[in-house]
Amino acid sequence: MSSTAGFLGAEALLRLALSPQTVAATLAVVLASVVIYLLDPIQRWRLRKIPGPPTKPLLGCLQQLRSLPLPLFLQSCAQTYGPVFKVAMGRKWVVVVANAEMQRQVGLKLRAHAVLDPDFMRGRMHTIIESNLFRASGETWRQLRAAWQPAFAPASLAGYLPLMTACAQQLAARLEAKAAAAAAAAATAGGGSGRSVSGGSVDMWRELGAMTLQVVGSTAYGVDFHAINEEDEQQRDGSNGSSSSSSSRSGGPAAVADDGYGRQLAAACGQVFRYSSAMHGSAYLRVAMLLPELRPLLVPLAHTLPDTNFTLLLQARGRLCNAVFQLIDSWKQQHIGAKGEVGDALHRSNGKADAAGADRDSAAGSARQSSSGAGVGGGGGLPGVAPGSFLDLMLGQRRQQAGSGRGGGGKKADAGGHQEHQEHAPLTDEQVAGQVQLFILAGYETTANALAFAVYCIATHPEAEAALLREVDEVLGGGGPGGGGGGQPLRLPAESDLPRLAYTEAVVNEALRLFPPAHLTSRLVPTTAAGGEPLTVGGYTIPPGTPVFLPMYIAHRDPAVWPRAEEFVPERFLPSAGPLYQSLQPHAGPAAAAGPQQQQHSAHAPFGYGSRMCIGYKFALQEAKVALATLYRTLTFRLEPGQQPIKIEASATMSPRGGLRVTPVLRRQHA
Ligand code: HEM
Repeated sequence: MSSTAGFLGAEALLRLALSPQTVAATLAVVLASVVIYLLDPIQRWRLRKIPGPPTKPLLGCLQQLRSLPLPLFLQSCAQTYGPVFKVAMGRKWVVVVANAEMQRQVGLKLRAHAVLDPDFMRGRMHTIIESNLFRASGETWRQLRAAWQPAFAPASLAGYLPLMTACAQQLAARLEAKAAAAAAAAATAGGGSGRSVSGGSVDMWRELGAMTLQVVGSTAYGVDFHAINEEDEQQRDGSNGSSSSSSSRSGGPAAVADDGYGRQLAAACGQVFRYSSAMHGSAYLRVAMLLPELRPLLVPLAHTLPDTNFTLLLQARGRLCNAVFQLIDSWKQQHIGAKGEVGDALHRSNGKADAAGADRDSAAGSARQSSSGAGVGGGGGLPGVAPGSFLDLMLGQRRQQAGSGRGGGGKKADAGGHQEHQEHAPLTDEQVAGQVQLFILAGYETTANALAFAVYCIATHPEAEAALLREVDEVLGGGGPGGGGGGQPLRLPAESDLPRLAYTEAVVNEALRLFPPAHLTSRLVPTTAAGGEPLTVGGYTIPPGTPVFLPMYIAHRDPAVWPRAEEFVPERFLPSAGPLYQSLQPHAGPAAAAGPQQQQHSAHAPFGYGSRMCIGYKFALQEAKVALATLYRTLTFRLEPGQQPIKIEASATMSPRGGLRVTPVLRRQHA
């Protein structure tokens, strides 16, 4: 009886559900939802008072970005809509603050980055990515920032110098060989009688990228990446870099290297960079950019039915992940012993993240097993972690914290230069792995782009080139044909030379002004749940939860701040030019109240602002200076036809579009 009644009830319900009225109502609701979804009226309403360019449903401003790189698009918007405007990146609304002083204020006030590109990994790899310094906020950020500090202490920076110099010298030697071979070929053909000899053309951006990857990769992991020669072999025979290198070893932290191992890591890094980008990456990444709400569906789908590019990304990430855990294990065995007291404390500190990463990716999960039993030097070919490398410093600091049975005793992160003492919990293995990978991610392309733009600026400004060569010759000697240095033998830059390379540093700073590789940084107005309140800037109110872009590219070219804003004038950064040169740290007071030089100084922000300022800026400046001085000791670079004016492209970083083709010209042979 009751089942008959139930059946009749279900039938009536079904009839009602299929009635034309219900179907029409459902369709109307679905249609309204789609329209609401596409037009995003709530966010539009919240930002209604802020001006901005026209947008398309779903695409936002992405169509305009097909014809104009992001920095130039934002610059043109600033000219039309003023210093504060809104743009839609797909379905994500962002407020852009384009004025230098306003940028500085927002950069100092807000302390979390707006992360617009959620990662696609799962399990342990996801834990690793999400635990990096750039993505962190609040107390976790303070803990991580404190853990990074020792890597940029003066002693650590001095320790990296031999590796930086060796890598730059390796690149210089490679380019010299190319120039010499081309000159010999030209002489054979009867045309090589000039004073300086030029070589075949090279993509200097790629060459510098190989060098910076070798520097940051080797420093981060503590094994030699051999990226410079990796690049060579890839170009020569299209291999994945499995053949051995004939080059000299780099010095410094990476001296205990294993050739094949580092080579594979360099290749994996290259693949991660390539396949994480919207342009070369998986189709799933592109769909997620347009429809971020679908991400919870797309992530499992991508892992279940990966396309080729996603498979390659997973494999490369897995290799890097395996490597870092192998190296951590290797380090523990070297310094602690598998069952030592401190070792136990470290394992305990890892418990939390292990639980968080219970659903592990198999590639990463197998890392422990494959590395178990790898002793110092790794048993089956696994190299040990080089002393003084980033990984070594992080693990050493963690060991001290765990050994003292407390949360460590780092100074509070450099938020506003405070020096208060703060205790932090030791990092987990996953957190250490996250920082090591970020070190490469943050330091490789940025510095390569900075150097490529510097080479372009030097090649297009003969007076600046002459001043640079004069300084390099004076400081590094070399009295051969065409060289200065009072007849001193040519040598590589040492630590004591760095303060004397003032013009070289000014060249780097001016190139960073005109072409900041990090063309913008971001902040998130904290949500109300996180205790946030609306941000007021330039007379506009920006609601909690809104991402804010701070495009340094625009501030760096503001004619109201910079005399001859579009010109390359390194002299403005010389010590004799006043306080501009003193430090890259932002100063405390409002810049507008200071003189024009102070205003310029605060407007020069290639490394960002305040407590979230780039933690690696001293590393980057040292590397760039050493690289330029070492390369220009023996070489100059002529632009190939069609390279001027330079075209830029921008995603996470800004780079020369299509690379930078130059011809290396030998100034002289090595002494
Ligand atoms: C020319 C080279 C570089 C440029 C132009 C650059 C630029 C930047 C910028 C603009 C930021 C964001 C700052 C902010 O939001 O206020 C940043 C953050 C960061 N950079 Fe760099 N960077 C460079 C090299 C490096 C290097 C070599 C490393 C490490 C070895 C590094 C590590 C980081 C890290 C970890 C962060 C996040 C800091 C935090 O959120 O607390 N960067 N960088």
